[in-house]
Amino acid sequence: MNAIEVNKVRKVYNQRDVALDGVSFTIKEGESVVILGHNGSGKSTLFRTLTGFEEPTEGSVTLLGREVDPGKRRHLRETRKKVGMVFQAFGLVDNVSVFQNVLFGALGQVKFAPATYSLFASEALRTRAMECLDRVGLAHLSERRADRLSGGQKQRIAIARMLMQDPEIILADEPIASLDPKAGREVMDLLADIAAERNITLLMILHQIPIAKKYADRFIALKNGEVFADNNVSVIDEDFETALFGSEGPKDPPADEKPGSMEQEAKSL
Ligand SMILES: Nc1ncnc2c1ncn2[C@@H]1O[C@H](COP(=O)(O)OP(=O)(O)OP(=O)(O)O)[C@@H](O)[C@H]1O
Repeated sequence: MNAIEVNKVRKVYNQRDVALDGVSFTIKEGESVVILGHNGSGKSTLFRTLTGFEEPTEGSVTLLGREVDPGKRRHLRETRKKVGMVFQAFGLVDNVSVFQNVLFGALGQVKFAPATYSLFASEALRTRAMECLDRVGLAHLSERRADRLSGGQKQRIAIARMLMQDPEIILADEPIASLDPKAGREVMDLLADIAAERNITLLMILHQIPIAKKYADRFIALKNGEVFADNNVSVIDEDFETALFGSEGPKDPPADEKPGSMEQEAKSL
């Protein structure tokens, strides 16, 4: 089955800025795919379109067999429950414990108001939160405040939180851009292992070509809002990199310089 179907998606901002121009691809269940592209090529817009934070001007997106339609909020919520998101800036709630942050991952599945949620979470959810923490190797930090962690630990906690959703798809938007190389490798190993052991479809935006080649089977390269290439990562060589990025190579902008970050929008859900 296809986990993700993107069909001739065009996205035009302000009736003149074309961010995506006829993008089509399908991703099979369990595939591991990286999106590459220079700054402004449309990667973030594509991610926001996949999750219904942005409505395509033309074309359609289907996740797990359901069409993503921002107009149908309940339908969209159901689809999003199965889509785990990982962000460059982690998206944790700083002033509460690691354990509470992980519990928040199941918010979409319970009926309590958020303010009282962690007090009244069921024993089953609490047990699951500890299992998710254990899976990322950080159960011993469960009581620590989230802002007293290293970047790598924060990202692993964000992954534990996402596991509470029992996701079928993971969308990772530059998951290691804020991390040092060692922490970055640990996070990538964790994401790849979790995706493989649970047959989760993994779609990542990455800027580092060697990391993309190591952790993805396939890449989709965007250039000026169009699919420039869609192939096995083994075909990426220096000539290809120059054709895609120009001679200066990929650049990685600070998160706060990006328009309409998906993380900000996800927080407002
Ligand atoms: N909310 C918005 N309003 C207007 N234009 C936008 C908006 N979001 C993105 N754009 C424009 O759409 C194009 C694609 O932007 P997008 O952020 O999707 O690219 P990107 O590949 O993610 O870039 P980066 O690598 O810098 O994050 C750019 O020209 C950008 O300026």
